[in-house]
Amino acid sequence: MKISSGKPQIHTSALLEKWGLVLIKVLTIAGSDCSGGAGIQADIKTITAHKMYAMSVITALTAQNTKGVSGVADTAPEFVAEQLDAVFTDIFPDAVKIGMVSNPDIIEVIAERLQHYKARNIVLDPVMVSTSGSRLLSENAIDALVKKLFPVADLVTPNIPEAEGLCGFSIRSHRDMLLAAETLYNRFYSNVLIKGGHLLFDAADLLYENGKGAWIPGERINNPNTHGTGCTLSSAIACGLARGKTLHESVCRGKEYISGALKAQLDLGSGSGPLNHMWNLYS
Ligand SMILES: Nc1ncnc2c1ncn2[C@@H]1O[C@H](COP(=O)(O)OP(=O)(O)O)[C@@H](O)[C@H]1O
Ligand SMILES: Cc1ncc(COP(=O)(O)OP(=O)(O)O)c(N)n1
Repeated sequence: MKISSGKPQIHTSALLEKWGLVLIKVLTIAGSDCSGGAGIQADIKTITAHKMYAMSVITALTAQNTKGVSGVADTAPEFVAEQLDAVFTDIFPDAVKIGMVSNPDIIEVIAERLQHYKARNIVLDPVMVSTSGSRLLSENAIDALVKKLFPVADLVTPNIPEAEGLCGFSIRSHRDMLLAAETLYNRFYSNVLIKGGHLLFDAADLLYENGKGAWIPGERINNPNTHGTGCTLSSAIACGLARGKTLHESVCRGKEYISGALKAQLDLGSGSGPLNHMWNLYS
C-alpha cells in the first residue's frame, strides 16, 4: 500500500460539484487601495464574501488611507491589456466590475479588450473623485468614459456628485434623482443606478432600467465609516449578475450586502473607515 506524505489533496472543483455548487468567477478592473477599504481590495473582499472566485486587473496603485489619497501611479495601458489577456484567455469571468480607470488610454484599452473577448455582465462604477476629495479620473477622461465604457456596461452606478457632473445640474431630492436618471438613460442609452448615499435624508438608490425607474429603498445607517461603499456595492451587483439574477434582483441583493456591511460597524483608522465585510461570514 502506498502511504501518501505531505498535505492532503483537496480538489475544490470536485467538492463544489459534490455539493451541487459551481464556482462562479468575477473579475474586478480597478485601482489598488493599500489601506484595504476601497478599490481592488474592497472588491475582492466582497466577491469572496459572496463565495465566488475573485480575479483582478489593476489600473493604478494608490497610496491612501482613511484620511485621504496621497499618491496615484497609473498602470501603463499596455500592461492593463496584458493583464486582461492573461485573465480572459484562461479563466473566463462570469461578470466584470469596473472601478477607477484613471485616463483615456486605459479606458480605450479596457473597452477594446472587453469587446474583443465578448465579456458579459459588466457593472461600471464611474469613480471620479474620492470622498476625501482627490481626483481618481483625469478631467479629460470623462469624455472617453461615456463614449467608450458606458456602451459596454450593463449598468452604470454614479453617486450623486458623479451624476451631477454627468448631467450638469444639481441633485437635492428624490425628484432630482429621477430627472438625473432619465437624463443619463436618454443621453447615453445606459441602465443607471443613482446612489443616494450623499443625500442627507434616507439612503434610497434609484435603478433606471430599460426606460423605467424603480426605487431601491434604504434607511440611512448612522455610521461615519463609509470608505469603499461604491466599490463594494458595484462588486456585489456584479456577483448577483454572475449568479444569473436579473439586474433588479442583483441591485436589491447588493443593497442588502452594503447595508449589512455598514450596520456591522468596523471602526478602523482616524478618518472615514472601511466597511465590515465579515458581517455575514457565518450566516
Ligand atoms: N449612511 C448610509 N446609510 C445607508 N446606506 C448608505 C450610507 N452611505 C452610503 N450608503 C449606500 O452605499 C451605497 C454606495 O453609495 P454612495 O456612498 O453614494 O457611493 P460612493 O461610495 O460611490 O460615493 C448606496 O447603496 C448608498 O445608498
Ligand atoms: C482605488 C480606489 N478606487 C475607488 C475609490 C473610491 O471609492 P468609493 O467606494 O467610490 O468611495 P469612497 O471610498 O471615496 O467613499 C477609492 N477611494 N480608491
